[in-house]
Amino acid sequence: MAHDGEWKRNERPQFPADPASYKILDEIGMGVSATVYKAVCLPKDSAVVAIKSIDLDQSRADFDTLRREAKMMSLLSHPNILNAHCSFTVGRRLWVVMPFMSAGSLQSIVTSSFPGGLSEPAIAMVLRNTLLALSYLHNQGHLHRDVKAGNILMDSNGSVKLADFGVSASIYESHTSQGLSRSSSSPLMLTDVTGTLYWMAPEVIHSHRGYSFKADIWSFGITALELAHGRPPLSHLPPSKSLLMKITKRFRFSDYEIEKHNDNSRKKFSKAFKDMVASCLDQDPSRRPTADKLLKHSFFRNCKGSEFLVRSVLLGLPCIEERFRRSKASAASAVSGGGEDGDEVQECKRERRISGWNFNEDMLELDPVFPSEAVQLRTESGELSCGGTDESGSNLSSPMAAAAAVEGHLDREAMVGTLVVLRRSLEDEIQKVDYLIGLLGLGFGGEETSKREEE
Ligand SMILES: Nc1ncnc2c1ncn2[C@@H]1O[C@H](COP(=O)(O)OP(=O)(O)OP(=O)(O)O)[C@@H](O)[C@H]1O
Repeated sequence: MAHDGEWKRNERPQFPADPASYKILDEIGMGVSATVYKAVCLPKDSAVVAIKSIDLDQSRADFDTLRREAKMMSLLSHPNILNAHCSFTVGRRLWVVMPFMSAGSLQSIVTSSFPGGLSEPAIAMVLRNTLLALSYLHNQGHLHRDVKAGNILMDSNGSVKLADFGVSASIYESHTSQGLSRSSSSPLMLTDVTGTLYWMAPEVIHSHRGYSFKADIWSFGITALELAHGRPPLSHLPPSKSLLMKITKRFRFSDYEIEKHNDNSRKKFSKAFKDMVASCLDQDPSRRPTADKLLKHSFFRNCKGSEFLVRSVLLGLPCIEERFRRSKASAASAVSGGGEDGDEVQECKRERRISGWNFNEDMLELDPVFPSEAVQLRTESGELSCGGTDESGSNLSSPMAAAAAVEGHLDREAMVGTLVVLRRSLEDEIQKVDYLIGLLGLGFGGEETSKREEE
């Protein structure tokens, strides 16, 4: 087994970067490309640690990105941010050794013990701590890019930390010209699509336009709903459809309320909570508040101390090893179809849906769409559409809807007809934009125009 000496030197020195120094005790979590273990560090008096073992062949971030983020994170220091002790490679896996947060993630807590969601005072406490971490990160020029309950960890004393910086990025770094672009509203904007779909801001999905700190604020708003309802909005839909809804229907807090109403399980929330969430879920990133501003929101005014979280959330909670064993067992029975308890199977499917899907551009093209779903994409006139236009007025949804229909094996001839109509409407849009550019006297050179058309 090989380990990476150079990496070792750049990180906190007190924990050995050597797999032989650790004894694995139990499996406590599983993400898309990683398994998390409870372990002890033998030369450190068997101090308990968590080890996240990331499969480098499956990870959405490449090795260099992970290494860069680890270096970057080792420079950050905040009580609400979980820093790794050290990280090193073990064969084709990256081991990230971190403090053991004995209550695990909020996602695991909510799924196992609060399927209907946490109380508002508990949500406020968790979110306030998360905001403190985000405010620090943003002020240091970093985006987290994967804010969700699965990445908010809690310790037995009720302390809350934001973790998992596998896809975080520095807005000030200039190393990835590919992932950064300039725009008029902000000097540097990120353009690579990363994060987890249900929590992803619309502008991240439209990544060619660029996004910045406010993308974390959107995910923060989704996380608030996740803590309040036990799952993120739209997670009952297949990912492809959630994506379509988000970029075409301009998903708002009220949509979620309607969705819950239809479920006959509507939960009452305070005006302050609704207002706070709605401000985070503004489609226009510039209208979303900053983390600093959100901290001053009335929802966070009377936050209780961490003892409150211990009493109201952690008391009676099964240990993390036990919770993981149970969720694994119910996942296995759901897969084999042998589960006897229908609710448990549903719960397990839900869990897998939430934590088991990461968005990337390939997936957008390849995600299987079920025939019934594709049919729903048709309007009454028979054309493929999901509500039409995005902020810029261009019909971005339709090519995806078309792709979805192809996946759903709809009538190919009808599809070709639809695609021809679509093409024509795109040409119209280009003409309109060119006309406006001409009117405003902002003529581009030929090369520039064709580049824009291509985009
Ligand atoms: N430092 C830690 N201490 C205790 N438990 C942890 C720690 N890190 C992770 N876990 C547990 O392991 C689970 C899986 O974590 P992981 O970061 O791999 O996945 P995720 O964030 O849920 O999914 P994704 O792969 O999409 O990031 C978490 O939900 C949490 O319960």
